[in-house]
Amino acid sequence: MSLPTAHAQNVYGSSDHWMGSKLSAREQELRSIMSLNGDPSGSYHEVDSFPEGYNYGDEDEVIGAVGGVENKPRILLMGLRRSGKSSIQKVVFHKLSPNETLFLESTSKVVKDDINNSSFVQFQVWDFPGQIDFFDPTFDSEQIFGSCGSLIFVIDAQDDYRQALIRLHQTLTKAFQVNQNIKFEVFIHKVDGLSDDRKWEAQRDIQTKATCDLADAGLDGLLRPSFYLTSIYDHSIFEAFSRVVQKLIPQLPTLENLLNILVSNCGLEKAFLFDVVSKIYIATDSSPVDMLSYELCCDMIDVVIDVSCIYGDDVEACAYDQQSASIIKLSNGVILYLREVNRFLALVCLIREEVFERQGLIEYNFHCFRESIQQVFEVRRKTQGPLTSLGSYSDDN
Ligand SMILES: Nc1nc2c(ncn2[C@@H]2O[C@H](COP(=O)(O)OP(=O)(O)OP(=O)(O)O)[C@@H](O)[C@H]2O)c(=O)[nH]1
Repeated sequence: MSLPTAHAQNVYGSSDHWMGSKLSAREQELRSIMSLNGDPSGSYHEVDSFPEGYNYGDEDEVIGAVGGVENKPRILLMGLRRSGKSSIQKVVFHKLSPNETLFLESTSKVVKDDINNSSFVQFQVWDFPGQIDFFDPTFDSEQIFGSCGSLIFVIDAQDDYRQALIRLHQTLTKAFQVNQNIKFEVFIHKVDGLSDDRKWEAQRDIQTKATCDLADAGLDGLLRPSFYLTSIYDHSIFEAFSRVVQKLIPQLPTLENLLNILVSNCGLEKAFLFDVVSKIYIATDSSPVDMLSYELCCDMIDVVIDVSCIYGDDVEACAYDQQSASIIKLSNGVILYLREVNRFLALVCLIREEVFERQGLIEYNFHCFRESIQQVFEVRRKTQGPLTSLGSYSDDN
């Protein structure tokens, strides 16, 4: 699946040529990172080879050194019994088929899942039993909410959700008392069984009631949960989890800026930076995400990995490596383009066919992009030391 190798020399000219004329200071800064170590000629090694001196190193090097298990940022999954918490976790992170969740047993104690199986973003997902009692003396809220990054509250939209709303309010207020930095997320879940009208109605209703309850408690403006319509039977759960995880990535604005630059320089329709294992996108450019594009890109990752597993030369080798790249032409004149960024990340873009004729330019800019990503994490690692939570770094480094 690797792309043909080509030489970039003398094709692209100066790095100044990629940019539009009016650049903000921030863009200039990012673009100077993106230029190839200040080489204005744009000449560099083979397009399809890695930058000199580049290696994957160990996992910690790539993401900026992660602390021990207990130091990993926590995402809590809470909600009433049978709302779908364990199913979400198993489908997103353990590739369980949605139909198999029918056989999941009810969770009786907190299940801590360490998500670090070669995933770019490392964190823990804590799946709570539905019948949890905040007033139970054994429930240590300081310990549970204290170093939590995100709290996802799951509401079964197919059920009567009045009880869930009461529990949502209790959970949000309790967690907020302990930790005001938590990102609060509400998944209005199992919407696959609802018509479009009923989906929007459920969202409006739940959002209004939850916001009113918070206003009554004097917390409006202080505590602003985000609401998502989700289902394990389509890509909505991956999309929602992507947005939850993105909020915990301190480098997100930089990644988004780099993607914006890439999109504008190459004339791409859309670009996603994917965590290949989970198919969570950790960043995208600033144009709106439409579900169809996201689904196509997810499917493309599956196709590349599957083809690589089935037809790869070396059975021992990893299905996703430096050579992983793919171009798929769709019948509507759009091209899906996948390139490996590092061993956890892939860039997946949608490009119009006529734009793809300038493939050399795209290759060149992609190389700049890949180098910039490495530099972003390198800088973070050097300046801020080991990561103790996705949003903060330990002071003693
Ligand atoms: N239709 C539909 N059913 C779902 C969805 N997600 C989960 N379910 C079903 O909901 C039921 C309960 O799912 P669980 O994941 O066990 O729920 P839970 O919240 O972990 O339950 P407890 O462990 O008892 O707290 C299962 O039968 C799942 O198949 C969804 O998106 N759509």
